[in-house]
Amino acid sequence: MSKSTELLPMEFLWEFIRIIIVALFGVVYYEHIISPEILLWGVAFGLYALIKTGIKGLVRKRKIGTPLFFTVAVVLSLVCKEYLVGIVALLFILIAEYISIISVTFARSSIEKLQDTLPSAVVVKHKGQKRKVSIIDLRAGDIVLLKTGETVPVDGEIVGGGGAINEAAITGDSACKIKTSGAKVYAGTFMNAGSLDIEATKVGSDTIFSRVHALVSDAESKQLPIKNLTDRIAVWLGPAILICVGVVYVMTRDIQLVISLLILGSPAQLGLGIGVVKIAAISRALREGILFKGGNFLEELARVDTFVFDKAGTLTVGKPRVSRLQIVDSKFSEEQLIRLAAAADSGCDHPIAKAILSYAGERAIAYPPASDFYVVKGRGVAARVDEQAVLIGNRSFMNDKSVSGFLATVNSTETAIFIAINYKLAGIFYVSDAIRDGASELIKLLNDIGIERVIMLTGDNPETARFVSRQIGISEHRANLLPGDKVSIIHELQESGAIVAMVGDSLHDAAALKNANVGISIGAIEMQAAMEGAGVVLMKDKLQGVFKAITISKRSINTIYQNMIVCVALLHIVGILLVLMKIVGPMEAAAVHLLAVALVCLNSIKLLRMKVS
Ligand SMILES: Nc1ncnc2c1ncn2[C@@H]1O[C@H](COP(=O)(O)OP(=O)(O)OP(=O)(O)O)[C@@H](O)[C@H]1O
Ligand SMILES: [Zn+2]
Repeated sequence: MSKSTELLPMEFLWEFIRIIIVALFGVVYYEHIISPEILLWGVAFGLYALIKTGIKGLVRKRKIGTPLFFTVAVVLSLVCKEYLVGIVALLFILIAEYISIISVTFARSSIEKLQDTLPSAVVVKHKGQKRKVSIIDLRAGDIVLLKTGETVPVDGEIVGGGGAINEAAITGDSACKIKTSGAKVYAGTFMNAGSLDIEATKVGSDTIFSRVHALVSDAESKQLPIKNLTDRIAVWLGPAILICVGVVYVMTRDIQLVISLLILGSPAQLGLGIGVVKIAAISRALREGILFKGGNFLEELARVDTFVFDKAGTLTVGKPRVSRLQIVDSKFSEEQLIRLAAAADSGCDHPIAKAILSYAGERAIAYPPASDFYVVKGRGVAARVDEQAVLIGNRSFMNDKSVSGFLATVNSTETAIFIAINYKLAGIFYVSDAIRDGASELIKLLNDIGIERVIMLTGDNPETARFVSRQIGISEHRANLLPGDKVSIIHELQESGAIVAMVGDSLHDAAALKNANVGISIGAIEMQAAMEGAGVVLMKDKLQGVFKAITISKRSINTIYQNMIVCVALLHIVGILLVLMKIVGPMEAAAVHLLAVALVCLNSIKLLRMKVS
């Protein structure tokens, strides 16, 4: 695992040839066709690769890695004229290195398969004329023409035609979506049938597809904390083991023993397989439309014991609707209130503002422009409309503004949005938002796997919060929160020792997502802002992704532990004991090493095919 960097196809072939040549040298030496002096050339040729990576590790990471242990072992065998031992051990070691490189490359190739699908040239309509354009020359605003069987090259909007689109490349969901004029399409998705005219809105590196690609490359380069730990252990243990081996030599003068110990004793093998696990897991997750932005999140998510959910847009669909309007001040008609409310909320893109605007739209109520407009986050909006002061928002907002004419209690499972005209309460809009599919199933699953606490956080009022959390089966909730409060709650939980995952929509929960141990954002394909603050991004707009992400992370960490057990148990404990009992010599030690590497790699690669639902 010392060479974690990817090999080019040529280098691959070259390393393979190296193994064959070393093997041939071994065979002809065994058959007494060549002399030991000539065999040395073969050994040098094979050792070159090991020494190179060994020295690189020593210089760059200041660690005495496995390659150096092996190099010393092989050189010692030669010095003691154990030529056959030297070449066979070298051969096994090279094969083991090769297997581990192949595993990394194999795991990564399935990521690339998902990503390298963009066409190089596309047909563009320009002033009524069609011409073929290289994808590099595409600009926003270009009209791209697409036929059945082609991959969408840009993010854009359909302006003509229609078709069945497979978005698996981004969301992992291979069910076809029928899309027609006005719908959004994304680079990397595939058109199964139809023909489309797409107006490009984002091209090149700005598309979601390219940004996912960039984030994945970045994620691959971030090590798991557990790997940092094993590396740190290796730095100290390496020299210590070398000294022990030296002592064994001084005491026993048994060079065979020393060589075997060197082959099995390298502490760097503790980290064997972690790199493959990381890449296989990232790749497997990507196929489900789950983006781990680094190995650290993969590891951290497996340890999470407390889940915090945002309500609006996360546990609920995030598309609230006004269900009714209650008039409080009979001076106003329904139409007047809707008109004033829509005017005041017209400058706001909060989902509740949008709900009030579409309520007005459905009734074909036109509204005048507003002035002196301002938003109080998590509370409401204020504006002047037709020379009147209009306030729309929750109860705290009305209290802050000393609004009079308040009803004693407003008990409803729906969210009450108050409208005050000239600081006097005039009416109440009742707004409700459907609960997302799979919300209560998810909470049940979290309970089943022993997540200790699940908490719902919301800026909404306590009545609605209680109603929604009960419906979903969440026992704990906090209401009336401002965006900053969500961050403080996460900090409090962390201070009490919890490892917190926050699931949110990241539009207004960005700070909370960043501050949690793992921020999970949902629905990135619709809302690109969702890709920023979180550590785990669910491209698919579905809550099931949360559980899938946990499953992948737990499985990966278990695999890492299994790998460690194989390494420690097989190599360090059983192997070294057998060596000390003189049952196992250097050649067998190298074979045991090869076996361990093969087991670990197979075990890790298995993650590519794990079932997650
Ligand atoms: N533009 C607005 N128009 C009317 N009411 C608003 C507006 N903005 C906020 N509010 C009120 O403030 C409350 C809290 O808003 P906030 O944006 O913090 O939470 P939310 O996104 O609705 O819910 P959650 O915190 O669960 O995501 C809303 O429930 C609503 O009552
Ligand atoms: Zn929210």
